[in-house]
Amino acid sequence: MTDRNAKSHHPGKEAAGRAAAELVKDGTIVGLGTGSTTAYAIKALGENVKKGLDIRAVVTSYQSEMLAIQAGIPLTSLAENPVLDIAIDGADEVDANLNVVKGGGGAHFREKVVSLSANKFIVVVDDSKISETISMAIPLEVLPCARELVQQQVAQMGGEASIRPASRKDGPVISDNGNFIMDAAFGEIPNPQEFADKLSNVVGIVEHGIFTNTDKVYIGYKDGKIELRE
Ligand SMILES: O=C(CO)[C@H](O)[C@H](O)COP(=O)(O)O
Repeated sequence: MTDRNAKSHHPGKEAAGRAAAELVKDGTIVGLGTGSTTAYAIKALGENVKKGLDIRAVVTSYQSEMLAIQAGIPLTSLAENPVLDIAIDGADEVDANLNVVKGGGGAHFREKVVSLSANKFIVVVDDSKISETISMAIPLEVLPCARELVQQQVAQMGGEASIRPASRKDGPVISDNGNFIMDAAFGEIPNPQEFADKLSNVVGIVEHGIFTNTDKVYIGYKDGKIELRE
C-alpha cells in the first residue's frame, strides 16, 4: 500500500503531473484534484502563473486549496464558474478502459463533482496504479448515521465494507465534508459502469470512488518517462 504521508520525490508522479499542467491554457478555469501526483501539477501550474499564465482554479479539498494558495494560483468556485475547461486529478487504480478508482485521500466526493463539471478530465498516476481490471476496495464517503446500513447493503452486493481508521488519531477518517470514509472490498469488478450505478443506489453513500469519465491518463515511470492513454 502507498504511504500517503511519504514526502519523497517521485520522478514518475512529477512527470505525469507536469505533462497534465501543460494542457492548461491561458484564460481557462481548471479543477485541481487531491493527492501527491496532482500536487506536482499544482506546483507546475503555479510556476506558469508566475510566468504570466492567466487561470483560475476550483479546488477539491483543503489539501489542494492550501497547495494552490501556496503556489499563487487564483481561486474561484463552482458557484461562480459551474463549467470548468479541464480538471486534473490523481487516481488509486486505472483499468484497461480508463475507468479509475479514487478516494485514497478521502476526497472523491468533491473530486467527482469537479471532474463532472469539467469539459476534460485528465488523470495523472505513476505506473503502480495500472491494472487490467478494477480490484481494489472501493472508497465510499458515508453519512456517519448510515454506516451500519451501508455495511448491510454492501454485504448484499457481495462485498465487505469497513470504516477507514485514521492513522494519526483515534477513530475513523473524516472527510472534508464531515462524513466517514469506508472501503468496500468486492474483488474484481469487470463492469465498473454497471457497478458504479449499483453503488449509487446504496442509501447512505454520499459518493463512491469509481469514476468512468476519464478523457486522458498520463502514466509516469520511475525513470521520468511518461505514457499517454486516451
Ligand atoms: O483520489 C485521491 C484523493 O481522494 C487521490 O487523487 C488518489 O488517492 C491518488 O493519490 P496519489 O497521487 O497521492 O497517489
